Amino acid sequence: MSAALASFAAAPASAAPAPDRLLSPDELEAALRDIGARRYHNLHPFHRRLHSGKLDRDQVRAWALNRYYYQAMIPVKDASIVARMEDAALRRIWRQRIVDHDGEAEGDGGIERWLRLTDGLGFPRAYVTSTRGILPATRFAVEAYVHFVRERTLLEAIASSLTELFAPTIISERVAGMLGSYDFVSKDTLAYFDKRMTQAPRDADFALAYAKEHATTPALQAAVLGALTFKCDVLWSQLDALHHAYVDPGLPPPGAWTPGAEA
Ligand SMILES: O=C(O)c1cc(C(=O)O)c2c(n1)C(=O)C(=O)c1cc(C(=O)O)[nH]c1-2
Repeated sequence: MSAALASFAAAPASAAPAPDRLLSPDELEAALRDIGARRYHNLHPFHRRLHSGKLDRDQVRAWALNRYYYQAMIPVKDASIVARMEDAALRRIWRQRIVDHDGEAEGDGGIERWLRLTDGLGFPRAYVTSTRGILPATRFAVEAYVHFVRERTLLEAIASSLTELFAPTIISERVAGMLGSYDFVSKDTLAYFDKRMTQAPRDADFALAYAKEHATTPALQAAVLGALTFKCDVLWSQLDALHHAYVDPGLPPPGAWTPGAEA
């Protein structure tokens, strides 16, 4: 590897705060929660609009269409993580995430439930699953997440899922806000989120306990904090792209789905 490449490979995941001493496990947890409090995507203006009923139907459609790609790639990224686990007990726990999204059979699982939302919003399934209409930035951000878990340490890969610590709050805010504001969504089309209310805390509790147990040096703790910061950036940049394309100034890039155009 060239010197330039070697220094890239060793670069921190993100501009994360690096502890200058070993934090206790509880201090590490507090530092992780502090990152979430400042950087999680519940704070993004696009989400604030989505949850408070300030988007129109096409803007909500754009969100659901793009987010399908995140949903579809989550089991791909989890399969990469499982493939790197040498401990059967760990694999047994992590593989549940893949089952949750893929289901045990056709017509079951989180991806299918997401497609019920895009069905409800009037997109043909073949268009959604082709991912032809998503924003380039959605693709880049989601791919960056998949690459991250392949290339970084297992500890960082596990820690990058820790945004889920903050998911239950945003989900309850989202579902209540959307049901109260939009007549084009229903409890049925938002059913994806019902299961996430129990899955996300179960998954996040495990990942948090793993990170607290295995980040045993300041460098490992910095890596864990960097992984969460990176993941917040993955989520935030997807909303930046949606906002730019569909809210302000409203400039969908060439090839991306355009309101009013045939899907
Ligand atoms: O609705 C949301 O805001 C939200 C956020 C996140 C997250 O924080 O990464 C996930 C999900 N949903 C989700 O549904 C999901 O399956 C999921 C998996 C993961 C992950 O990193 O493994 N995050 C998330």
